[in-house]
Amino acid sequence: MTAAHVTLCFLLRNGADGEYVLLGTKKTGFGRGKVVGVGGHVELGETASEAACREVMEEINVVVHANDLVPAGTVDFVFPARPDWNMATTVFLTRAWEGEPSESEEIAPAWFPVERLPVERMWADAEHWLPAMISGQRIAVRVDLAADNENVANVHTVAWTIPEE
Ligand SMILES: Nc1[nH]c(=O)nc2c1ncn2[C@H]1C[C@H](O)[C@@H](COP(=O)(O)OP(=O)(O)OP(=O)(O)O)O1
Repeated sequence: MTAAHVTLCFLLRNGADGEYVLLGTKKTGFGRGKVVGVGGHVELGETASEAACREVMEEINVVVHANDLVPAGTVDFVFPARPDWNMATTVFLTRAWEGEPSESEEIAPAWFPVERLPVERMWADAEHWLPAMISGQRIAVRVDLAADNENVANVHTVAWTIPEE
């Protein structure tokens, strides 16, 4: 699969009534209007964790240190009808950051209870991999989108071995 390398970084915090994850409404570009994770393209010369730290700063204005990132696995998004949209995603979780998440030109962040993710406003595939990763499973996932580039045709999940960066 030819694919752009991207990252996603999910901030997690404990609330009085359970665990919360930071997602955001995408205001521009790919996935505009959907509730998505914070992240974006890995630039030339960057590691995935460097890109994750840069993206959280650019998109929600908080500082995350690379050594506070917890690798959660990978998701390959395969768009058979639009192969130029294929993405190979390295996913991180973190419970440590500096500053308060705030809105940028790209994303309007909000906290959601892990038990009640806004799946109807997310990519249809998200419920197949995000809860598992948040719960601490380290997995490698391949999502095949349907011909409409929205619905899920197939999801394949295997346990993940951490690669060296
Ligand atoms: N099927 C899918 N389900 C999902 O939950 N997230 C997806 C997805 N396909 C792509 N993504 C995510 C991965 C990646 O973090 C993001 C796309 O990257 P970007 O937000 O960086 O794209 P943009 O083109 O908006 O911005 P730039 O990279 O800044 O040009 O969408």
